[in-house]
Amino acid sequence: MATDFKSIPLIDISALLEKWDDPNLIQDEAVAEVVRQLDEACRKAGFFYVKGHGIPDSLIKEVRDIAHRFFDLPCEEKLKIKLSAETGYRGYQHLGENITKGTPDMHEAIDCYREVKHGMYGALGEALQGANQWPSDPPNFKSLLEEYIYLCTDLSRKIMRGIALALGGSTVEFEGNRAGDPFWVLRIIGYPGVSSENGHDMPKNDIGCGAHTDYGLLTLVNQDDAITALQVRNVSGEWIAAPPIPGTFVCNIGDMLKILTNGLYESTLHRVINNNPQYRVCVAYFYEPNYDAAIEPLDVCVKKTGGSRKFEGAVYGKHLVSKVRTNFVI
Ligand SMILES: N=C(N)NCCCC[C@H](N)C(=O)O
Ligand SMILES: O=C(O)CCC(=O)C(=O)O
Ligand SMILES: [Fe+2]
Repeated sequence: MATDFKSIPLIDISALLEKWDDPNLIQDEAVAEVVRQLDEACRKAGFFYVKGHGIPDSLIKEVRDIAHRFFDLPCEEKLKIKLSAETGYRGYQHLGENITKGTPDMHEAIDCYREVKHGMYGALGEALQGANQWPSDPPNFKSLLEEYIYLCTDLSRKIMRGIALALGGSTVEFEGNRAGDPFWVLRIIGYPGVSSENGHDMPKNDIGCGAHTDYGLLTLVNQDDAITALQVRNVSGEWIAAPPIPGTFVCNIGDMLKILTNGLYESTLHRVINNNPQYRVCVAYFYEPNYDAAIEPLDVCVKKTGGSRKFEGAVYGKHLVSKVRTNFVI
């Protein structure tokens, strides 16, 4: 259950990463401490920062820099990779095109998903079928982002092992049919800053991204330094800032983990408001279940939460497609 947390905990996960594949993982004291902190953060906030994650700071920064360079390009250039239903909802969306609860978001973005080959998931896979659309400018965009996706996938798998232990499950609870072939999503997002024309500030509080929960298992947020814009809602309805902490990712749990844990962990509402003069970039990586995974509360979590199932099962791909279709009314 989310609480009235006032700040977001920071967890050093290096001990977990050192031993993640050790069969006696949980017997290691340092690992057990990481697992305890993950459990507390997921129960109380559904959000945490991670440090000691092993992804080089230089790469994390390069990814944001290249995103800035893309968003700086003229509109015609960016529209060469325009997202539509025909591209499997992959590609560039201009400002105001993504919709959250009926209101256009003040962001532009490139959306990428794990590739879906023709016929791969039958009718279930049709909406997202296709390959990603990468910009040809900047020229190394695709190779840099593919390297980044590879490292984020690897890191997320290891964090999910820690979360599996936190739930009292087996280390491979989120592998195999559940998330052994994760349907990852990458959103490269740009939020314009507040501009001042004629010395007067434009109206503030334009919503960069309206309040929402994420859809899958675990999100890794790589946000620009020195701009605070991401806000997380606590149980009392207060919006708690998640300021950038250099060298960390902001992590949060998604809707599928809420179902799997029978509500022990919640996918917490969050939103983005960029009230700063600078343009802000965020590269959000989403680690999700297998596209065709049937997600249901884990037995171990049902036992921990009073013995009855609180949620209907969901097929992840169906959940995703219903979200994507309402995000883009095109
Ligand atoms: N893949 C993820 N989680 N994307 C999050 C986007 C959130 C905003 C979207 N318009 C919505 O209403 O969900
Ligand atoms: O820009 C951010 O910090 C977070 C973006 C986000 O919540 C999302 O894309 O799901
Ligand atoms: Fe989000």
